[in-house]
Formats: sequence, C-alpha cells, structure tokens
Amino acid sequence: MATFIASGGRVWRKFVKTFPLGSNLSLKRSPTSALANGRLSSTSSENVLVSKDEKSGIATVRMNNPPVNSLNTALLLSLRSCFEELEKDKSCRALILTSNKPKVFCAGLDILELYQKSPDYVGQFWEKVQDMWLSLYGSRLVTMAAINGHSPAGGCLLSLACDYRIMAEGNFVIGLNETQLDLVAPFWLRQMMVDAIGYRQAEMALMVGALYPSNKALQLGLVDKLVPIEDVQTVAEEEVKNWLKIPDQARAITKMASRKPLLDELRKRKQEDIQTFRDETTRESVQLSIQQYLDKLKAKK
Ligand SMILES: CCCCCCCCCC/C=C\CC(=O)SCCNC(=O)CCNC(=O)[C@H](O)C(C)(C)COP(=O)(O)OP(=O)(O)OC[C@H]1O[C@@H](n2cnc3c(N)ncnc32)[C@H](O)[C@@H]1OP(=O)(O)O
Repeated sequence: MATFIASGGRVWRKFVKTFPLGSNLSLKRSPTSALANGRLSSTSSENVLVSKDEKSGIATVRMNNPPVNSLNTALLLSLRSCFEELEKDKSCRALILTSNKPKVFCAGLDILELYQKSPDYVGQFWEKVQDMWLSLYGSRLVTMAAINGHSPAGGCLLSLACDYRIMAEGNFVIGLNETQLDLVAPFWLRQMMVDAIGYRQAEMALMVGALYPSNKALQLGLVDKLVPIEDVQTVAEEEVKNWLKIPDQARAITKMASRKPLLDELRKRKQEDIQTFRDETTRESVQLSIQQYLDKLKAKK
C-alpha cells in the first residue's frame, strides 16, 4: 500500500509493506528528527522504521528490534529489503542508519541464531548477513551511521559498512569482539576494519576482540565524530547535507571504485564463506563458548 502525505510543507510518502517473516518496512516520521514533520503511525511488530524527506532525499532508517536490536533473521531481511528499496528510489540520495532505542545502536548478531542450530540453518542465516552487508556497503547512497549507543560486533559491522560514523559521547562501546565469543571475523569484515583504522591497530583490535569506548574509537578513526547522544541524529542530518553538496554521480562512482574489489571478492567467495561459518559456528567448542557467553550476558543482571 502506498500513500502520499503532505505535511508541514513537505511531502511524505508513507507505505507499509510486508516483508518475509512478517517484518515490516514503513515510511514514517521519526520523533526526534529535524526532518520529521510527517504523520506518525506505528505498530509494535515493525523492526525497521523508515522516514524519508522527499525534498532532500534523505531517509532515516531506525532499527527497532527490542531490547537491543540484535540482528536476527527478521531484522536482517528487513534491513536488506529497506536498503534495496531506497536504492531503487531515484529520489533518495542518502540514508542515515540509527537505532529507535537510544543507548543501544545494535548488539550485533543475535547469538541465539548461532546457538544449537543445524549447519543448514546457520548457513542460511550467514547468507542473510552477507546479503544485507552487500546491499549496504555497495550502496550508491550517502550512508551515515548515527550510532546512538553501544555498537559491538555486528553493530560495528553495520557502522563500518557506512560512509561516515557519528557516535554518541559517553559510556558506549564499539568494536569487533568476535574472538571473545571464539568466533573469527570474516575477511570482508576484517578488511573494513583495516580500511578504517589501519593495519596494525586493526590487527591488534581483532586479535583481542577489543571493544572501545567512544572517545578511544574516535582517536583510532573507528568513528569520525562524537556528539552528545541527543544530538546524534541532528548532526548526522547536517553532515549528510554537506555530503549532498557533492554531485551524486561522481561521489557514487568514486565510492564504488574503492569498494568494488571487496564486494567482488565476497560475491566470488560467498559459498566458501558460508561453509566456513557453518563449520566453525557449529563446532562443539564454539558452541560451548557461545553458551558461556550467553550465560555471562544473563548473569550481568
Ligand atoms: C574461522 C572461523 C569463522 C567463524 C565465523 C564467525 C563469524 C563471525 C561473525 C562476525 C560478525 C558478528 C558477530 C556478532 O555480532 S556476535 C554478537 C556479539 N554481540 C555482543 O557481544 C554484544 C552482547 N550484548 C551486550 O554486550 C549488551 O547487551 C549491550 C549491547 C552492551 C546492551 O547492554 P544492556 O545492558 O542495555 O542490555 P542487556 O541486559 O545486556 O541485554 C538485554 C537482553 O538482550 C540479550 N542480548 C544482548 N545482546 C544479545 C545478542 N547479541 N544476541 C542475543 N541476545 C542478546 C541479553 O542477553 C538480555 O537478554 P535477557 O533480557 O537477559 O533475556
């Protein structure tokens, strides 16, 4: 269903569309955004909320998968559908990725999707991670991560796939802590880390599974800007507008020129990457580490 809503001088396109596994993509206003002056509608089952300002062509994509936006199958499918939908939309020029629940941007992969599942299941799950990443990292749009909270592991993956990262100041962490779960970040994730912070720092960070507080992440270049949490969205919108002063075509071609080798490499090695993931995550010792990690998370309370 698609309707157009005119409000406050801007035209809002609103539609609610059902994606596989019952996840929804809806275009609606965000409660805190300066771009937001459309009509608000919501249902509790929506795991991705999207608002798009037709005039500027800036879309805000809010992950809405309580409590911590862990990337389960449904959220991965919704994110991919959403990125592809915006990619096809000729009037869309930029995408801001953020969390609908401040304080946690994304807790990474849903660990339960990796625990006590069949090799086929985890293989299919991993392909959804790959496909979501291919659509975000390979996007022609300006992509901005508005990291309004913790961003470990898969949350860091999402952030690194964007063109620019703005993070909330304070006691929030970001990084690739895979080794702490006895997991090994795949080559395409490791490469993004190297590209962001350089070989030596990435090598150390990946080996020890480091999670950095936001000020250290800024110092390393893992994020590009730190702002108070309440300003993350506004500053992201301002930053996007600066980027949009550059002609889209030249910017997008330049982006593709630098990202194509890694995109092509994953496309070529997709099945091998899935096989590795299947074999490793279902290994008994890794299952035990995942179980211990889950227990640790629960015991936190
Ligand atoms: C050669 C070998 C190749 C092998 C291939 C391996 C491939 C590697 C894949 C690489 C990519 C990504 C890997 C991952 O993303 S793994 C996930 C890692 N994530 C984390 O370590 C984060 C864990 N969570 C936290 O640290 C905290 O939750 C938080 C994000 C800091 C938020 O803290 P909070 O205090 O606000 O919330 P908290 O009480 O901890 O959590 C609330 C409930 O949510 C549950 N939960 C948290 N995170 C996850 C998660 N990632 N998956 C599933 N469930 C999660 C938590 O247990 C609480 O549940 P409950 O309320 O107690 O029931």
